[in-house]
Amino acid sequence: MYIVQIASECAPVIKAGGLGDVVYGLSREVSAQGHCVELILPKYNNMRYDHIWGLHDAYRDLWVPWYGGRVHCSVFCGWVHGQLCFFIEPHSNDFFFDRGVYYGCDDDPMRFAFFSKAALEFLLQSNKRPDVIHCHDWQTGLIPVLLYEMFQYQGMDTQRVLYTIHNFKHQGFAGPEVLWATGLNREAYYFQYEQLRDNFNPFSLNFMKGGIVYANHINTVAPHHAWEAMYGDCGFGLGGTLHSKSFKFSGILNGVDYTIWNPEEDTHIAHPYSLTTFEDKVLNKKALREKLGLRPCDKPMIAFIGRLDDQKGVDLVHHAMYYSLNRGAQFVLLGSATDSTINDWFWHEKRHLTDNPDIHLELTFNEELAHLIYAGADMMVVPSKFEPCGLTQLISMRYGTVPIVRGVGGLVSTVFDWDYDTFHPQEERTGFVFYESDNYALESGMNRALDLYYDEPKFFQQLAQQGMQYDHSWKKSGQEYIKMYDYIRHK
Ligand SMILES: Nc1ncnc2c1ncn2[C@@H]1O[C@H](COP(=O)(O)OP(=O)(O)O[C@H]2O[C@H](CO)[C@@H](O)[C@H](O)[C@H]2O)[C@@H](O)[C@H]1O
Repeated sequence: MYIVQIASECAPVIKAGGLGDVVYGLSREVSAQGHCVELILPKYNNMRYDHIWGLHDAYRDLWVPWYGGRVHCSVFCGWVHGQLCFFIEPHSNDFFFDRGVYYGCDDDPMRFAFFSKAALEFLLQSNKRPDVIHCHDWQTGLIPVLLYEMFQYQGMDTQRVLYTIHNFKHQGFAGPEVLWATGLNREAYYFQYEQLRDNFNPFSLNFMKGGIVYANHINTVAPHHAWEAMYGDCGFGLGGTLHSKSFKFSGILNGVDYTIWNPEEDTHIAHPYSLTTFEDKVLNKKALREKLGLRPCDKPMIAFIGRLDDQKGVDLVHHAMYYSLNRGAQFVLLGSATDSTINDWFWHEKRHLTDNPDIHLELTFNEELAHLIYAGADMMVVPSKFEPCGLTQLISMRYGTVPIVRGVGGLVSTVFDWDYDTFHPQEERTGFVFYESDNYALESGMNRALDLYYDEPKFFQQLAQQGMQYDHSWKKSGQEYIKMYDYIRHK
C-alpha cells in the first residue's frame, strides 16, 4: 500500500509533544512492514534541521489557490531518520511557518487550513495518488473535507482518509473566512449542523468536526479513550457527533518507537542498561543528579515530563513536587507551558526552589534531557485530568521507571496497580493508579509507591522490571493501523 501521512509534527524534527512521536514511530513501523510511507509537513523555520538528511527543493513551483489568487510554494524533500518527508514552504507575506513557534499564533486556523490545502494541491500537481491519506488532529481536519468536496473532482477520487485524533481538547475554530480562503465557499452549506458548524457556537466552523464528518474512518489513540470521548466528557462537545458516527470510530493504542527509546542502546544516557543489568540504572540517577546539580544521596527520585497544560493536571504536578520533598524524595520536572499563567506560575516556583538541593525544574523542551530523566528516575508521576493514550508512562516502563498515574484514558489500559488491580496477577502489574483528581488521591498513589520503595526495595525493583518486560513497541499497533488502511481502501 501507498500511504501519505499529513501532519503538523514529526519527531524528532518537529516535536511539541506526543503527536510527533506517533507520526514518526507509526510511519517507521508501517514502512518496516513493507508499505510505502511518505510524510507531508510544514517547513517551519524553527524545526530541528539537524535531523534532516539530504534536504533539497524537490518541487519548486507549487501554486496553491488561496482566496481569489494563488500562493507560490516550494516543496523540499529530505530524510528524517530513514523516512521520506516533504516540507511545504509558502512564499507569502503571511509568513505562516516563519514564526519561531509551531503553534500559539492567533491565525493558527488559517495557517493550518493553508497547509491542508497546500498538501493536497501538492499531491494533485505532483501526480501522487496514495491509497490512503492519514491525517492527524485539528490541524489537518480540513483534509478530508477538501478531498471530498473539491479534489475528488480534479482526479483524486480513489483516495481514502483515516483521521486520527490525539487530543479532543483542541479542535480548531474559524469563521467563514476560511471557506473563502480555501475555495470551499458555500457558507450556508458548511454552516449546517451536519457539516462543519460547531455543536455549541453556531457562528464557528469546527475543523475537527469536519474531519469526523468527512473521513472514511476516525480513530483515537486508545480504545478506552474512544469510549470516554463518546460516552463521557472527554469529547469536549464532540461526543454527540462521534456517537452519530460510531460506525466508523474506534481506538488503537499507541506504541513507542523502541529504536529511539531503548535503555540498552540509548546514546543520550550515561550508562546503558537492560533487564539483566538493571543495577546499572542507579548510575543514571547519579549522572542525572550531577547534571542538574542535585545533592548526592540515597533518596528516591520522582519525575514529571510533559507539556505544562491543564490537561496534565498541573495543580497535582505542583502538589507532587512538594509532597515528594516532604516524603524525603528528590524531584525533577521537565516541561514547558504555552499558557502564560501556567508558565509564570512554574517560573515563580523555579525561582522559589532554586536553592533547594533536592528539586530541579527545567522549564524548556529538551529531548536529550528527557532520555536522561526516564533512565535516572525511580518513579514518574502522570496525574492527568484526561489522557487519550499517554506516552510518558509507556516510555517510563521501558526504562524501568515506575509510573504513578491517574486512572483515565490510555493510562488505565497500560498501568496495572501493584496493590489493587483485579485483572492481572501480581507478577504482571506495572505501577500505581489513583482515580480522583485531588491531592489526597495523588498522595495515596505516591505513598504506596514510596512505601514500597523504602520498605520493600526488592519488590519495588521487581515491579520496575515487570514494566520493562511489556512490549509496547509499534509492532502490534502498526499492524492494526495497516489493517485499518486496508479496510478503508476497499470500502
Ligand atoms: N519539555 C519536554 N522536553 C522533552 N520532551 C518532552 C517535553 N514535554 C513532553 N515531552 C515528550 O513529549 C511526549 C509527550 O507525550 P504525551 O503522551 O504526554 O503527549 P501529548 O499530551 O503531547 O499528546 C497527545 O498525543 C499523544 C500521542 O497520541 C497521546 O499519547 C496523548 O495522550 C495526547 O495528549 C513524550 O515523548 C515526552 O517525553
